[in-house]
Amino acid sequence: MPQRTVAPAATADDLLTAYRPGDSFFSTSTTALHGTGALATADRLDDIPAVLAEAGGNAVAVGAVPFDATRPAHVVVPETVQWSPSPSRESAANTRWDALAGTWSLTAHPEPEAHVAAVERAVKAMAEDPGLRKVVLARCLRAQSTEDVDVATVLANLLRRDPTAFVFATNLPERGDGVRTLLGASPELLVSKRGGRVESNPLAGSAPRSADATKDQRRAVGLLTSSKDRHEHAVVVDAVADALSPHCRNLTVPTEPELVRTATMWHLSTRISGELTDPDVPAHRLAADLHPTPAVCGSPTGRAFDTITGLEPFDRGFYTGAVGYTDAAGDGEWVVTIRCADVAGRSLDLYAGGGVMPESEPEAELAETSDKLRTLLLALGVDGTA
Ligand SMILES: C=C(O[C@H]1C=CC=C(C(=O)O)[C@@H]1O)C(=O)O
Repeated sequence: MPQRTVAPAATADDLLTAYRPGDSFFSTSTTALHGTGALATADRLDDIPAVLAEAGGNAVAVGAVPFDATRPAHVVVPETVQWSPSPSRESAANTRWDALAGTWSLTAHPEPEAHVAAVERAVKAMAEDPGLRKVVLARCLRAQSTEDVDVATVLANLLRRDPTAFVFATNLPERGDGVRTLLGASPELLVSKRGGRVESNPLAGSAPRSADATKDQRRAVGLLTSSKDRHEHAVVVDAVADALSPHCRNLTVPTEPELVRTATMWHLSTRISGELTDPDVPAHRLAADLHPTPAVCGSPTGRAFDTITGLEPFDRGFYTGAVGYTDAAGDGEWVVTIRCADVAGRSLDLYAGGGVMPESEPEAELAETSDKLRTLLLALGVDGTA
């Protein structure tokens, strides 16, 4: 059976009105898509061309890759796909929230003090082994509601608050507690591929936003001039450039980072673009070659990965993986799976991490994870720190 493309909707909000548990949703700054049903699934990115060929026409596959790329991915070819134009930037001024039913209880895993201790150990590991340059450490927050989580409302809140973010929801294999969804609002483009053009927008280096405009600007300038954050950022840019170079006949890598902002965070950002030597290389293949970048793992990748598994007391699952879509032409967009949650029934596992450098201060790293958790907490209606 071919994939059915429904006439475009007027707005991304209209797509969310039609969203039901188990559906797919992905919005970028130019477009949004909503997929329903599953014509086929794949657990390897390399199987995407085959499942798309079966679905015929210009079918689209949507899915997610876990942090540990040796584990199965989860990709769906939806039965129907509907597109809409991008959410308008003006709606950024609209901070109206739709309330979710129920009340929340939050449990930190690990406890904040244990995260500080893990950061201390990572700093020590880097001091003892200068070859280990960066380790990204994360923590998890379990949010338990008294009611089933309304995914569409969380997505609408995220989209309204951060219309330039990549807002996503994708179905995950169930674990016995009902339909399971990976959702979030990532600011970080892993790779976009359109014809012969490729783009990536690595982010690393963070500061929290402030409601006070003067303070907000001061924090932004502080971030741009922080040698620790610029160093942390450069490690990611170098790795992304190295991974894309073999695919490109030319690659533009700006020498200076710029600032980008989300509703809750400032980040250092570098927009990398290039022309592909082989315009037929599909978007998900480029994503697989880039993943995991030092924005989510560290440098060098293998040693950072081993340090993370030794220090983090939870399984990252799909957090810090990649989420996105590829179409039958091989074009598509894949983003870094951050500012996200793994949702089933009444519980959400929220995640946030940060790049630990030899010069990191453990308490500041804990505060950064709390600031990053606010993206999801605010969308749930929880206005506090964790
Ligand atoms: C790992 C996360 O963020 C990454 C992306 C942007 C900035 C980051 C940082 O400053 O540490 C992280 O590398 C996360 O949000 O959980």
